[in-house]
Amino acid sequence: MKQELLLKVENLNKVFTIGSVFSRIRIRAVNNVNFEIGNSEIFTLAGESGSGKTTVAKIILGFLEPTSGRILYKGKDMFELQKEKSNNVLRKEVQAVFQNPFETFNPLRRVSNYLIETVRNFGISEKPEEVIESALNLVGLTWNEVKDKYPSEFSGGQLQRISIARSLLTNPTLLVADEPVSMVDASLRMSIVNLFKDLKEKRGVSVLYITHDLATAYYVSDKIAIMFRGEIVEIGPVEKVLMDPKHPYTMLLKESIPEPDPKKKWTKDIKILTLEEEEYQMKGCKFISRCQYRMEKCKNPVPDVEVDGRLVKCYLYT
Ligand SMILES: Nc1ncnc2c1ncn2[C@@H]1O[C@H](COP(=O)(O)OP(=O)(O)OP(=O)(O)O)[C@@H](O)[C@H]1O
Repeated sequence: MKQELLLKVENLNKVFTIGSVFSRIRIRAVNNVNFEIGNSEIFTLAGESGSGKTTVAKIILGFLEPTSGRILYKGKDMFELQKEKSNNVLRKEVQAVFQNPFETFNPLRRVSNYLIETVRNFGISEKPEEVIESALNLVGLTWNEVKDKYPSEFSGGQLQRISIARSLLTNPTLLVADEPVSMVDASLRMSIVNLFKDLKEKRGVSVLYITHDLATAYYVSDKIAIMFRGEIVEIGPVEKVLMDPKHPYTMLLKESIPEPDPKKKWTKDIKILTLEEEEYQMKGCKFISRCQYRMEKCKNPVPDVEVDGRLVKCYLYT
């Protein structure tokens, strides 16, 4: 059965200009990105730090404007919907789950205040405790366990569950979850991603799951896109892409799964930045300097090639 489309990202681009007046460089953090998310589907964006994943998420959530491109949500232009101040549809239906749940909640406010506030702000129910209880039950918690406590009284895993429960209060169709398990103990990561699976299966929720963690991505996703320096280098069903990777970067990523380090993101380490900048500036394949299969023609713009049920941006298959 053909799945109905929820989100369609078309030719998305975002260019950042960085550096001082005298040494300006342009980083195409999102470079002609295309993907689709169906209803009740978990779609993963994976790749090392600085590949543009968060920038894509920020654009979808309306926190950043794209340089060019279009996103259709249920067939309608998302940027037009975002501009309609009186239209609550996107604010209700597209919810974010962030990396660090401790940053989501003010340490001096009871967590329950956030939940009650969300119910009131969206006019969800006259009886907040009832809807909060059922949202908390979905993530394995109860109102009694949560109601009188401050953020510091929860573990990272529990707080991330509460943050997901909060996003469920508005009955969302799409959760945009940017590294939702990276601050959670490794032993509890599976319980968070299992939640996504449950929400997909029982409530038809779709998830854009952004991660470095290919193990949870494999377990939970239907489709996956591997990003490198702003581009999708391989995209397709998770089974095909991760079990039989075709792009040399996907192969490398599978062998050496990098751990995310939020502090590293804005590091001043010149070496990493130089390599990243150089790779971003490549006209052809951005992975060329690290690729064991590189050829002369890889210096030219690379086409997307269909190989065994997925798309690969690589001259090896032309
Ligand atoms: N506001 C900004 N101004 C300038 N450059 C930016 C900005 N945001 C991101 N970038 C640059 O864009 C590139 C992609 O960053 P992005 O955060 O989207 O990558 P990422 O794959 O999400 O990495 P991480 O896993 O560390 O979050 C990086 O080179 C980053 O330095």
